[in-house]
Amino acid sequence: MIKLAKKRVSGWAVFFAVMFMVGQVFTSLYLPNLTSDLVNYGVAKGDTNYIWSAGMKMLAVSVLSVIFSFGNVYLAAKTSQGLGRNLRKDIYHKVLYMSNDEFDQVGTSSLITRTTNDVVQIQNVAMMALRMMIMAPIMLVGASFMAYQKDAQLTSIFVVVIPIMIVFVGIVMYFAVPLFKAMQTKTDRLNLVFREGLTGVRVIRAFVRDKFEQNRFDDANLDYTRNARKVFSIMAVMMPVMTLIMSGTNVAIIWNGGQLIANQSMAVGNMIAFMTYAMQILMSFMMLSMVFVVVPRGQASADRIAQVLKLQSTIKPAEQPKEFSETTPSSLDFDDVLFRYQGAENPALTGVDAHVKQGQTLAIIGGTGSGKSTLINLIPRFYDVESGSVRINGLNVKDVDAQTLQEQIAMVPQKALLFKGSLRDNLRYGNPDATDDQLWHALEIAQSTDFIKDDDGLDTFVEQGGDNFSGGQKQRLAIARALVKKASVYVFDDSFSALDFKTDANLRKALLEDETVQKAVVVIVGQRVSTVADADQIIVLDEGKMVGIGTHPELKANNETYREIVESQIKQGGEMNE
Ligand SMILES: Nc1ncnc2c1ncn2[C@@H]1O[C@H](COP(=O)(O)OP(=O)(O)OP(=O)(O)O)[C@@H](O)[C@H]1O
Repeated sequence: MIKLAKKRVSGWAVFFAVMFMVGQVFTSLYLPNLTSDLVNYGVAKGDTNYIWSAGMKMLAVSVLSVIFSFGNVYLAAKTSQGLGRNLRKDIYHKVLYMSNDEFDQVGTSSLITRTTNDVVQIQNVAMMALRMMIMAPIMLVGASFMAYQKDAQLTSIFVVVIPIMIVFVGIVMYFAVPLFKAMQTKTDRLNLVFREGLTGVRVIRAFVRDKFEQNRFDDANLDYTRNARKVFSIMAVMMPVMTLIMSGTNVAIIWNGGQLIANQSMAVGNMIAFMTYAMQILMSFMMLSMVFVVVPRGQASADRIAQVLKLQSTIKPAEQPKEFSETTPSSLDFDDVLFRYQGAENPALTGVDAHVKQGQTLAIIGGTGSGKSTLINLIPRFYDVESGSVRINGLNVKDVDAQTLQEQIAMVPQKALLFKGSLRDNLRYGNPDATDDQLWHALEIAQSTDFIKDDDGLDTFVEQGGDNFSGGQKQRLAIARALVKKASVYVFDDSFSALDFKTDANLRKALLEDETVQKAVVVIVGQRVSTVADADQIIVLDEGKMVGIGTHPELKANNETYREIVESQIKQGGEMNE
């Protein structure tokens, strides 16, 4: 936890927070001493002048104590909130540059819990560290010393009280700490189930699985609640028991102190001060016990955050990154590519060898799970090849900086995702300087002007995830967004599947006639033969193997798998027509 905090907090703020706290403790320790003097020399002797001067002194010390306390709380809050902000920023930054392998390791729900709940735990510990953790030990030692100064004999009461407190705090910690630690994993599980329910609500309803999902959520919710109930019940015992111990201590002090006063071996003022010091000692113990309970939970959160921050990317950055030359014509090459997912026994892709030049289209076809998406994920280096290479404009993707590489690629993912905001902002996502004319041009190619013009044009509001558009409209807008970006390679991952045949054909025709696209390489993943038939080269994938490459007529004549795909689709079409 200290390691995590070290570089993310201001050393000066911590230093002054500690100084203010030390000041607050010293003034708190000095006040009872002043009270004792006021009683002994002012009240007992009826010296009004002394009462006035001691009273003024007490007021000044109290004001000082308040200033120190305010300074400490302000700096502790500033530091802990700043630490939280920096941690969230660093996790988010890490997430943005994570490879898909790393995502697979942690999971989205857990990443959300770590960025929110776990960071809050660390903030709490940081706040506590700058207040209680500093205050408690100094106060404990200081108050013990002052109490001893006031009356050495009475301090023997602590020989009985302190061991009782230690045993009690030990028992509370023994039961509470593991439960506190478990809270984080249980929060994770709760978030996971809730998130799945939220994103899959339509599927859940369609399959009438509401009851099943409700039960699954109830289980996770109950598990979390039980754990929280247990831990807070244990903590609830703490306050009354501590109050009991404190009251017992007070009674013991008054009982013994009263006798000492009667024997004239102790002044009344000293007993009042002694009682305050006794309370400070016991309060310090209480604060320490809180610290011991909260720190392990914070440590568990710190470990979970450190795990994310330390994730070693399987994608190693290029040691001496090369730059793309503006004069080199666009090209895309797969050189005998072999790829395997982390931990998988069999490769997901083998023997993929294809070379595409500027202005050409490469299509990829194959059954579901044949490796089409996997292959295109290698282009922006979401994963690294095991052997062979992927080259863009002649440069191996491993030899260029990740951002430079991604600037060369415009990708339309299988699942079109739009962001909340205006349509203009969405379209400018990959090219913030694009003019309205350029945006309309991209919308025209993507066959989207008909359903946009009716509305507010480029100011049309896009809801979260693009939920106010149909699946096909979303796909077309995602295509338009990709076209606004100037790239060397345009990748369409099954992006035409939600379009009807006519729109699909019109879109591809307009796409290939576009000047910018003609200067690039186009990669189209498709399930429909009609979508890929016009491509310059078609890769045929079967269970991860490249079983053929060529044009539509060549493959139809020579490739068994391709022929099967064509025939199955003609049959389906025939059946559909019947
Ligand atoms: N993140 C992953 N980890 C492990 N295996 C994966 C991962 N993603 C995909 N696979 C596996 O790799 C194979 C190819 O999947 P891929 O998504 O590339 O197929 P696809 O041809 O695009 O399928 P579809 O047309 O259904 O989208 C499948 O067997 C799949 O189970």
